[in-house]
Amino acid sequence: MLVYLTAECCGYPISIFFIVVNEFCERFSYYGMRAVLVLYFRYFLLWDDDLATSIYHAFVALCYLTPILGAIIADSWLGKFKTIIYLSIVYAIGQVTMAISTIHDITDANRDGTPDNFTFHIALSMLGLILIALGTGGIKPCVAAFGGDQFQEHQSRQLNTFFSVFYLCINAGSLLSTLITPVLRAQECGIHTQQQCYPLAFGVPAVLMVISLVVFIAGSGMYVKTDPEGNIMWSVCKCIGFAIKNRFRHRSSSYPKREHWMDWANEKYDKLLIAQIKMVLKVLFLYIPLPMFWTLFDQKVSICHFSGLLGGLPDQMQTVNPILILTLVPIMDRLIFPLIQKCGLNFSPLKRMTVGMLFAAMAFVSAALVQIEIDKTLPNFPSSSESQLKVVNTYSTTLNVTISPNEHLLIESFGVQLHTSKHTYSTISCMFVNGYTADLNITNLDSIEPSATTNYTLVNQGKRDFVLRHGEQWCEFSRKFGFGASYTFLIPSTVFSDDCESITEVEDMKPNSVHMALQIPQYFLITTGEVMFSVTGLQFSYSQAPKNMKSVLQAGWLCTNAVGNIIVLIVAELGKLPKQWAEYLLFASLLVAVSIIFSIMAYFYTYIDPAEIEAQVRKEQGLEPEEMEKETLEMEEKDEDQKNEQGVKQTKI
Ligand SMILES: NCCCC[C@H](N)C(=O)NCC(=O)O
Repeated sequence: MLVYLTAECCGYPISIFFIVVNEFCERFSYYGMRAVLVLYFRYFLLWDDDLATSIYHAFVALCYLTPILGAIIADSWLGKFKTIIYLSIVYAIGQVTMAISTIHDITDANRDGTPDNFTFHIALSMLGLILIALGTGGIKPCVAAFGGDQFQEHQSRQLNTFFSVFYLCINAGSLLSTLITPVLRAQECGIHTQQQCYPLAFGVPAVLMVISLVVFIAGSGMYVKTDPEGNIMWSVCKCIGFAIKNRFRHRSSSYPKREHWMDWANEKYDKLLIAQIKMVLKVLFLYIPLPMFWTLFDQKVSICHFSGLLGGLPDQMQTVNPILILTLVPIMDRLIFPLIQKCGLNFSPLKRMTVGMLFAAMAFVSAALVQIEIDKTLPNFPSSSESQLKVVNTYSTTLNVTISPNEHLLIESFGVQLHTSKHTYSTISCMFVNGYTADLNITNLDSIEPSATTNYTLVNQGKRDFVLRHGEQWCEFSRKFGFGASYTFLIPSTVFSDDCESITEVEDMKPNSVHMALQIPQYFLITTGEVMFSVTGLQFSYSQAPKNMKSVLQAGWLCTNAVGNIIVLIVAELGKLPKQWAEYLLFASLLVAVSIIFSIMAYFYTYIDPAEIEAQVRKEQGLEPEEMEKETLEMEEKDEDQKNEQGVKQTKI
């Protein structure tokens, strides 16, 4: 038996230290850049909201599709180590390009603070984003699998812990960068004019990517590196193609059935390759329902982003999620899972993933319940067959208004009857009605003519000051605004003589009375679901893959995320149910249905030890033990030469 003893610390290969630090820096770089990307599109390139979010989503989707490319390069051509290095260089160049594209001074010839040649900045930033997507997606399946490769057979417990620590590093990097880069952007910098400091906000992630690469190269002498076994992906495709063709050629019932359809490749292809393809296909088949989890997960983030369920702090989910991950992963690993095991329950990886999906579904049920509470505080909006009318009485006495022969409204002096405006729940809006006899100027608003109204205007939550002006006359007043509320201010003709005292405030829509704390269960549930689902999925994809296709299966796992993201985009296009809570419940039900299907599929899945199966196939192929030993000895010599070159301590037992 051959065992390699690589440099270890507390039972872990020292090389993984470089890999987790590399992952931390890389995720800092990625999420840091993402945190300011939409702001850059909106306020630097001056794109509208739709274009900015579409390009942002397209970029994210691309980042989850490129792992396939990275996995093919790694498993078929360069090996994981070289692929990570080369694609990290591409990635770092992309980040630097992106940072350069945000320097407004490059094209600001007239020095007015805005770029003069937007085409230049757009072209450079798009080039940067393509390189980043290629780099981040390309190395993603390789880094996790490469980390796994560092462990020996006897370190299976440490291997599982590695994936948890790996996930912790992802979230620590993401948390720090999501907090830091928006602050960097808010600084002012520039050569000719001082502007929002996008170059710093994108430059720091670029530096972190370079550090990530340097750290990875620093560990070079310590890694266990496995070389690719030829163009494995091409062989896999040819083998599958041949099996399908051969099965079709022998479709008549006179031919005896074979145990597995891939066995129809037996005539031409190596049994070992066929066995390996079967292992991969079995896992990929199991992944079919999984995008639904990511659809809900990514929807949750978008919902919090766009409907402002978080009370107007759209980026909160971006930090709450990693904070909870940093807390929940150790609790699960050290407490919950061992406790379940102590109770004699077999909480296998696929069971964990199913429970993870159910937690995500519960998060949506919780969101629906909160939404029902929120809806109770909203006014009744007219249905499609109704309309609403708003009448403002600026006359000095009560007026009787007849709308139709039988309907009468009594409107007090400076009162408002009925309300028609629907607005986003997290915002505060207000409108002014000018009952003064001349034009008025109000802070931050256009001037209003007599008897005219302003549009509803969004204002920030909290206490706000307004100044009303007409020529030399002015008065000042403040009001406190609550989230979700809407107000109309009626300005009487006496406004300047009584120092703004007579301004009447009408609350069109009540402020949000649903406590923020009610949203905590949603975060908790969805993140618990993520820990059970995602960390386990990462481990499972590694453990069930044959040695030469580890990156490919990691890429398959990442693809479930890509498909989930694409479904989010489709759902957004298809429109929404009239009631938000109904939509949440629909998604929750869909995920419960999918988790039931997944649990049935999981029930029929047999966990395998790919190395054992490969050894068995070799044996069946007639590779006698002596031959296998010879083959092993040859491998040992080759590896020993390689390790000696790298200066790694290696012992044969
Ligand atoms: N700013 C939100 C970051 C969420 C990170 C998420 N919890 C995660 O771990 N994603 C996996 C990854 O590889 O990025």
